[in-house]
Amino acid sequence: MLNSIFKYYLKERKLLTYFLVSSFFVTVLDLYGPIVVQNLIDNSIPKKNINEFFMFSAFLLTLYIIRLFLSIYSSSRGQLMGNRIKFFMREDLFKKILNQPDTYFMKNQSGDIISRVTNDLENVSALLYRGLEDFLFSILSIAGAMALMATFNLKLTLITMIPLPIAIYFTIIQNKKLKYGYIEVRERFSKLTSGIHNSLKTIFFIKDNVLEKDTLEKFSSKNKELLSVEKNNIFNTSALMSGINFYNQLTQLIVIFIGGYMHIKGEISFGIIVSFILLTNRFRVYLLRLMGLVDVFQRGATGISRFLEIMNIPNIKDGNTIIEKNIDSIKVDGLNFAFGKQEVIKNLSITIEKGEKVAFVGESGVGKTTIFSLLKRTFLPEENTIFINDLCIHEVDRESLLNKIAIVDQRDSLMNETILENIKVVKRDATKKEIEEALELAELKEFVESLEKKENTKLGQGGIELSSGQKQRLSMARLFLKDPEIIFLDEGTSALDNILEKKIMDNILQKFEDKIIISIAHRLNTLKKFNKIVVLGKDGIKEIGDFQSLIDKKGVFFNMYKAGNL
Ligand SMILES: Nc1ncnc2c1ncn2[C@@H]1O[C@H](COP(=O)(O)OP(=O)(O)OP(=O)(O)O)[C@@H](O)[C@H]1O
Repeated sequence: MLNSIFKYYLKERKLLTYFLVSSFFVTVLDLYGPIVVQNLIDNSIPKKNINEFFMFSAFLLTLYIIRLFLSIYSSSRGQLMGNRIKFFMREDLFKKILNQPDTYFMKNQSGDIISRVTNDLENVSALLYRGLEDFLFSILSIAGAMALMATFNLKLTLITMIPLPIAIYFTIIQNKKLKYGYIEVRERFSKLTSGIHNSLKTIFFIKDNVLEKDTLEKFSSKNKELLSVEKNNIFNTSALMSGINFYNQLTQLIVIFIGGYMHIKGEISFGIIVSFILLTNRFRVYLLRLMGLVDVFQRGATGISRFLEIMNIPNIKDGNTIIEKNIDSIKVDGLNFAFGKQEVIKNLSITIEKGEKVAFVGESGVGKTTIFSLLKRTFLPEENTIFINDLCIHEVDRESLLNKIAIVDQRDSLMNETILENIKVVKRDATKKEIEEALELAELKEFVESLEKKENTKLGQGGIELSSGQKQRLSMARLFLKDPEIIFLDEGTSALDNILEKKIMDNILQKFEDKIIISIAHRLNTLKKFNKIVVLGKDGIKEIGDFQSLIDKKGVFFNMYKAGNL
């Protein structure tokens, strides 16, 4: 685990060095200050030497000013290092997430993925910068302060340290309690966040069904749970903070009482007492910082392990053969596929040649979309049963295959960008003419022309909302622009009226006359010009043939068609 993180520190070694060296000098100056104070009080003041007095004071002021600038420098280097590490981790993580298979996004909630890329990495960055600083320099400061005090007076140092073991023991015990408390707070917090995410995902359904009250109740119950675990932490946090302050006061009292006694007895100077007070005060500051580390460490370690959880997922098994030429055939030979124990596709065999138009029909849940997923390599069958240009799909390079496929389905695929950006996303170098042609074939040209900013009109937030039919036509425009080898239509025209649907289907059939078109459609009327219609049942293919032959057969397809036209 540390190795993977060390790599990021190594990348930022320059900033890390500046940060560590400058922080070291800040700590040294913090410790040096009390020595100067002791000299000032013990030498310059009693001697009534005004020159020396001013010189020491000016020196002290210079030290403080140097410390000020050094501390600004060290904290800005540290922060920059933390931010840069966060930046690179975020880049690596998002790249890895984008390369996950579809199944990853089916299994993981987007709220959780978002928090891994945002919150988690904030915490990691805090650990790698603040955590490192607090850990190293708190220990160095405390050890340095003790060593310095020992050189001033060993006896007073040892007496002053008497309450320290108790303070450390108390801090450890309280921190343990807080550690579990923080874990609980984080768990409740993430439940609350995913609850909000779920509500927003279904907000229109909630509003249409007047479920606001119900939704608020669910939210409130999670919110209350969070408050109740936060409440448990309040006592422990307050006890710890107050305990440390008490320790500090006790130590100062010991310094004043025992130090004062020793001063009266002539064992130590007055300046040593003041330096002891200044140095023990640093204990308080650094103990508090060490205490804060527990949370920083907890959050950061969780962030790191959640980061590595994704980074360590093995890369998708990709094929090695890039499909360069046109796609001449798709062959499915005895395909079986199951989701876990649920068998979905059973013994499916079909060959689709270049230029053929094939449709899969059948009752809901019979596996039509799953066939698409298998043909586009989202899922891989266990056996060698799918062949693209006679090449087993396991061996096919995924990117080269998907570059030759265009899909229009019912999933929301529009981005909050302009119409132009939304279309061009499939072909960055598309010319104006190509875009116009795509809009025209998708029967969208007139609509776009009617908009004030035409194709530069922004969609979504801050722009216009499209109707579901317009959204589907925009996806169609992408299809026409991409000019693929294989076209998948999964209910791709379902949001269009009959006239538009016919027009666009005709455009598709004409434009992609020599390409493979595979469609899933519930409106069977749209399949009249298809070469093969495959009627799927639970145990595989029930019927196969062109539209007319299946109607003439008066079998399953005929009954489906009749039912649809009643
Ligand atoms: N990612 C998945 N994980 C587990 N099961 C799945 C997954 N995707 C689909 N299924 C299951 O596989 C079966 C077939 O689903 P599929 O979406 O292929 O059906 P379909 O024929 O396209 O249905 P519809 O006409 O309703 O869209 C269903 O029982 C579904 O629950």
